[in-house]
Amino acid sequence: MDKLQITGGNRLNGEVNISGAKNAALPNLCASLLSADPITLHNVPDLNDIGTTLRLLGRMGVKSARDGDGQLTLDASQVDSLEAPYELVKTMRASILVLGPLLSRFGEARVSLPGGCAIGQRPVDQHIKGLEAMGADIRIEHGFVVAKAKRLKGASIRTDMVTVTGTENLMMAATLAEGRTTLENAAREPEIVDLAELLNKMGARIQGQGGDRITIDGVERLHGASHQVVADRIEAGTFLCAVGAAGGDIMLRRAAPHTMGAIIDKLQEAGLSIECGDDWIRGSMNKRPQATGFRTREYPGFPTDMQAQLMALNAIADGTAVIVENIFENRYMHVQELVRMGALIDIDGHTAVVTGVPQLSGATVMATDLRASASLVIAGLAAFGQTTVERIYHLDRGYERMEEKLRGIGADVQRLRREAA
Ligand SMILES: CC(=O)N[C@H]1[C@@H](OP(=O)(O)OP(=O)(O)OC[C@H]2O[C@@H](n3ccc(=O)[nH]c3=O)[C@H](O)[C@@H]2O)O[C@H](CO)[C@@H](O)[C@@H]1O
Ligand SMILES: C=C(OP(=O)(O)O)C(=O)O
Repeated sequence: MDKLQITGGNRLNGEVNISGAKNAALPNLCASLLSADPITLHNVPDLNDIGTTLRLLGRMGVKSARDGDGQLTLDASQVDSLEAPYELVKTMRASILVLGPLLSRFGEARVSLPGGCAIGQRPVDQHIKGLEAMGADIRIEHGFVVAKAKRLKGASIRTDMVTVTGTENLMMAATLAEGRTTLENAAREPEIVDLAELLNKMGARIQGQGGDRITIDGVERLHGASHQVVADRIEAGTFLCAVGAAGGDIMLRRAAPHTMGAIIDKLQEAGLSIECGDDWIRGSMNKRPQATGFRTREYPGFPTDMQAQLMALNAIADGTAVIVENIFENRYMHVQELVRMGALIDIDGHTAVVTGVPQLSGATVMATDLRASASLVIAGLAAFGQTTVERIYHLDRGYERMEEKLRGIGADVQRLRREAA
């Protein structure tokens, strides 16, 4: 397994190009199943999760062609399998996003249940409840969701909690349903808006995306379209936390600051100086960060996907920060690793109390999930001495060439490949 070796202490200076958002690209890829015409996506990040999704779609008969510059064309005109097997679904929970499109276009789907993962249980009961409300017959058989429907029917659906992929699955399913679907308590994330924009370009009739009530009027068929994936707000936020922890002055290009209000507010509170244009963000830091407490919330609140990174910044801040994780029940796996680097963090249920120390010390630490990995990288950049982050396959799931981008702004980061590691 690859590792990252980081020698801390370098200030970060220079420019970084922000990639397309993983969490927008994944549903966008799955949306290609809804049409027999080609879909062209631009700004698709080159990530392991994208590779997994392309393999999954490929198994179903979807052809894909990449041009090497973030452009990807998908052709779902000859789908010949309606099954998502466990070996692919288990590595990536977003695979559940094939359920809605398959059922809606082909009237049938057999998708492996994703199972528990490091950050929490993550059930998909709301996806199932919504599809049942649209008339689907759904059974759980041998670890698979087995779904059938003649043609889905529009319904009024209120999910018990705000769910991002749940909203996406139901929104996609509703595009080809008969009649009107309303999704109440819908997720408002920018990635939902991005998906709705792609679907509308394909001929869907979706309104209200970005609010908590989305209306979808079903159509008979969807056609081909071309779409640019929105910039990754979590990648941009991660680089801003890195400069906050290591110090320096960086310019993020191809970013989407309008999707990052809560992240930018918190980083300013931590002492970063931040300037934004339409598609750029400049972040600089010349002092020790200030402790900054926060609670994770659904968009437009502070995202759970930034919790670990802002915790790493707090680990070396002046003062004590109280952090509350409200979305996932077990998203503090990075804490024990940060503590191995000298951080002072106490956890009580969903609350973490972080007492900043003047400096962390490099250590060998283990990544347990995607954003936990990013927090360890940030800690390593600010620490004294060498940090080795093991199991970075988690990082590779969701960050495009992270170590190259960090090296480009002056970090001392090397990937130790499996053979050499
Ligand atoms: C691919 C993708 O976009 N992943 C994001 C998506 O994950 P994902 O869509 O899986 O997360 P959800 O928004 O669905 O989860 C929110 C909460 O609802 C619970 N829940 C959800 C669905 C359901 O049927 N039943 C249920 O109980 C979950 O366990 C969790 O506690 O949103 C999360 C919350 O912003 C982010 O951390 C993930 O990065
Ligand atoms: C939790 C995340 O992703 P996923 O839902 O794909 O596990 C994430 O992007 O932080």
